[in-house]
Amino acid sequence: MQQPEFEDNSSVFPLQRVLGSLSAYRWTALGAVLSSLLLTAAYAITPQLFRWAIDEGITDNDLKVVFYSAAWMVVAAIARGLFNFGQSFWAETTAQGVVYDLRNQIFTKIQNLSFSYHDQAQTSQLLTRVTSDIEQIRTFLSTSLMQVISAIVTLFTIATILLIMNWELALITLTVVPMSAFLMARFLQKNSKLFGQVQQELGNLNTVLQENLFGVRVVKAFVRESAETQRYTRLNDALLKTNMRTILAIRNTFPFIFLLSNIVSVIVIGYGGIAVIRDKFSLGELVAFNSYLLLILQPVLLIGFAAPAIAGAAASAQRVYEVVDAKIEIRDRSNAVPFEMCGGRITFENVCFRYPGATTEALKGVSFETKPKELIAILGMTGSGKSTIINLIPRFYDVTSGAVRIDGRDVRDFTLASLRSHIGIVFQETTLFSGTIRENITYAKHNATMEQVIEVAKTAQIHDFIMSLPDGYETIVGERGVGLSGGQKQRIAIARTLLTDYSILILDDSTSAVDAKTAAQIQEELDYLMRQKTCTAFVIAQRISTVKNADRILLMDKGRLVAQGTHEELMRTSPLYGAILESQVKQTIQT
Ligand SMILES: Nc1ncnc2c1ncn2[C@@H]1O[C@H](COP(=O)(O)OP(=O)(O)OP(=O)(O)O)[C@@H](O)[C@H]1O
Repeated sequence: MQQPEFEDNSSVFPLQRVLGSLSAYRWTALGAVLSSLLLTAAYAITPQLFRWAIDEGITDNDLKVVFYSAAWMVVAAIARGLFNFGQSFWAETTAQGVVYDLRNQIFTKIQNLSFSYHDQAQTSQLLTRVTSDIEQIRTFLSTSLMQVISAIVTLFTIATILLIMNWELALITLTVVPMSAFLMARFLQKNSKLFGQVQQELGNLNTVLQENLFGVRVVKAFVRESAETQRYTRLNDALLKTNMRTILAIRNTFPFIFLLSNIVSVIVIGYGGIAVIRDKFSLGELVAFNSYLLLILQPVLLIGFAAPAIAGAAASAQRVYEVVDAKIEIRDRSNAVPFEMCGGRITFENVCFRYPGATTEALKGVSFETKPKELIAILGMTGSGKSTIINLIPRFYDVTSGAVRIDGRDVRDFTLASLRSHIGIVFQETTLFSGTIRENITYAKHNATMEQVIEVAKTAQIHDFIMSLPDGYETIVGERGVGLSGGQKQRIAIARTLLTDYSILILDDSTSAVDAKTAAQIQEELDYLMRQKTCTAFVIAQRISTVKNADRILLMDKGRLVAQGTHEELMRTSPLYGAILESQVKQTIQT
């Protein structure tokens, strides 16, 4: 039975999930909130010190009170500095912790997502999510969230003090709060989509950038520099426009809030001034009240400034959790067993397969069975389904119907890790990682000895070339193996696979970039190795020599297995085989 899929939480308010992840950092988060409370207290006490200095010091000509209040003001200022530091330090520590976990979580998820997800997801969109979106979440936690918390605490503290000091004036002052809050809520409601759009367009821009970085040679070869620049500029324009729309939305809202606060300030000075003249209010109280007025506007403004960042973070969190919650199509069944021994009987039982999102089937009712130690070549025109066949053995995709079995057992019954670690596969496209050649060869077997590395490099016909490099096996290759020819990269990839503990070997057109003579040498070595070590080997090859050597050839045509047999058998029975071979002979003569 298939394990239940991940619970789809994407509908849950994404920021709520971000807040939920704070529980792992509760102590640092508590430190930040406590610092924020103390900071508010240090702010709230300062106007009272002013009132004391004016009413009991200056008015009563008491220098001692003036001196003491000044001294306490210095203490309050130092305390504000300390608590401010504490608040930002703890908030940043918490935020860094949360995004550290999130980054790891999303990376692990990307590692575990099936091929079908990666077929459809754009690499640059994923990159934007791991970098820019996560950064938005960090800013939300370290800055915006703290701004909102300290704003709320300040608002309640100051409102209480104002109400105690003069409730009438306090009520006038406090009207600014709901009015500003209304403006802010309207702003957020209207513009939340806009912030998501900014991130989406940033991702689009990164797509073009990434394609151009990877494909720089193609761009230059086809003299498409200016066309690519135009494409990038068009997307850059779109991003600029959306960014300007966000800025405009912010600018449209904030002047109203500032206007409101100025009006209230004027009312306080007017109303309070009259009260002082009529002796209903002391001068110190008016000064303190006015200072509090500035303090009470601060929270509203803080929430205002935090609002766009919160809207942006909500959109970012949504995008990040979309990846975290993405369905893993291919995973272990609950009762999966480890794959231990390979007898060599691989069976395709009426296999049909359709790629996710595709309209036609890539494989249609394919059935065959291999014998132990058999070398199987798969041949067919381009797009006939050769790679698809071998993709189903390590479960890069699962069959749409039918079954793939190893020694009679459905591949879906095995744990993925054990199944894949027994299958050595060399892909059509070679990917090397940044690091030394030795590190690349030992990618899946770090503890391999240098003798083992040299042995596989010799089999892959790359040892002599490596030794001719000044740093030998310690030569550093670029992130995509730049600096090596296509054939050299392919041979390093073959060595990398040969070093693993495979028992089924799959070579997907993996000597296509190697010259015919070297390919024949590799093939000779591999034939020997396959018959010794592997239980079954599959080779997708265009070269006649490889095909001739195979024990059996599977001939594919438009997703169907149309013929199978040895070279001689197929020469006799299959016109398609003859035609493919003929075209290859022509190709070989031409090259
Ligand atoms: N990831 C994918 N998503 C959708 N369709 C795919 C995908 N990969 C391959 N296909 C389609 O499935 C069919 C078989 O593709 P496959 O890669 O197996 O052919 P192939 O015989 O290995 O071709 P080639 O010799 O060119 O490598 C093709 O029509 C192809 O367009």
